[in-house]
Amino acid sequence: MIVVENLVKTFPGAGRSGKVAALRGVSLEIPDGEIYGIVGPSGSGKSTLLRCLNLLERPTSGRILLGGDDLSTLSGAELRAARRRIGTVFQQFNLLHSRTVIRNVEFPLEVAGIDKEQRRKRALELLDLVGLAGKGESYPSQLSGGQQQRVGIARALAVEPEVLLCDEATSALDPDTTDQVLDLVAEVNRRLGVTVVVITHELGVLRRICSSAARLAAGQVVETGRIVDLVADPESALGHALVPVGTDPSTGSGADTALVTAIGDAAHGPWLAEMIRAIDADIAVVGGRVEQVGSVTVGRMRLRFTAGTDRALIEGFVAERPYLSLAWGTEAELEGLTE
Ligand SMILES: Nc1ncnc2c1ncn2[C@@H]1O[C@H](COP(=O)(O)OP(=O)(O)OP(=O)(O)O)[C@@H](O)[C@H]1O
Repeated sequence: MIVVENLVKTFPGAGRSGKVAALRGVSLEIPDGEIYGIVGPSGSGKSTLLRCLNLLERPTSGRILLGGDDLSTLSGAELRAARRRIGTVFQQFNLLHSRTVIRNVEFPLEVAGIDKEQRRKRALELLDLVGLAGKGESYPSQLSGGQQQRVGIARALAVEPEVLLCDEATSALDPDTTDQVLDLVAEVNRRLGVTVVVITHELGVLRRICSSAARLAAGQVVETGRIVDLVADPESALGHALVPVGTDPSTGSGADTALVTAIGDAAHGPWLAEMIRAIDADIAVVGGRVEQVGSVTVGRMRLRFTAGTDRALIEGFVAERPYLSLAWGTEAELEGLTE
């Protein structure tokens, strides 16, 4: 389990106080084996949090516990040993171009003082795991972006870390390659049991592999939870962004429009027909979408009701069905996230 407790990081800067507060009391709990997404607009503190998590930056105050050990106060040899418990995958791959692929994967093992034979054995296993068996003697420049990122993942896993941090790891890749690399990350998580923390601005990354997420804004966590719960929560801005249906194009006011979300197999069911019969009113569908979020299907519709429709009747209908949730009005736009 990774526990982040009230993490604060301030930098010297041009603010009124002469300081920039990049993290202002961030607390998170990331259970072992999760794939945990961290999102937020530019400047919200994602990179600073990541650099605190991979021990490149020392927090101003607060703690980072990994398996109960406080990593935020270490220095010297202890700090170097702790860094091996966390592997990082970078947006721009950060491979050493003068080294072959296999020698890139071996690099952290060299630094850790592992002997040559063992290094080679481990690197070959890892190249096999990431689907690059036979590419060991190539140079990074001879590989595609997706293959280079596979090398980055193999290198990050070389010292058998407990945590894999992915820093916008698929932002430089095209959509198909992104999906393949994400599937690899999910497979690594399943097969090795490594906890994965993903910093991203891509909604597709959250939908495809993350089990939980936290949203940062201005250096603070503004919402957090399991992805399916966020999607089912009518109050969750991140949940809305994950399954967006747009605003009501006809009125704009949202006065009599509601957002209804159906989770699971029921998303394919006839709940709308049942609703129409139950409330005996006219309904216009002004937006709709069905998304796969992890292994769960989520259907969402924006419905406009005839003015004066009994809201209590509609809310009662929804309350009787645990797979449905409802929110009145329009949704807020969430900045900093893209498809
Ligand atoms: N080394 C630094 N010195 C001074 N200020 C910094 C430093 N690093 C980050 N900041 C400031 O801290 C705040 C958070 O920055 P950070 O890079 O963590 O955000 P981010 O969410 O990762 O943004 P982006 O998505 O654009 O990378 C910003 O106001 C930034 O200018």
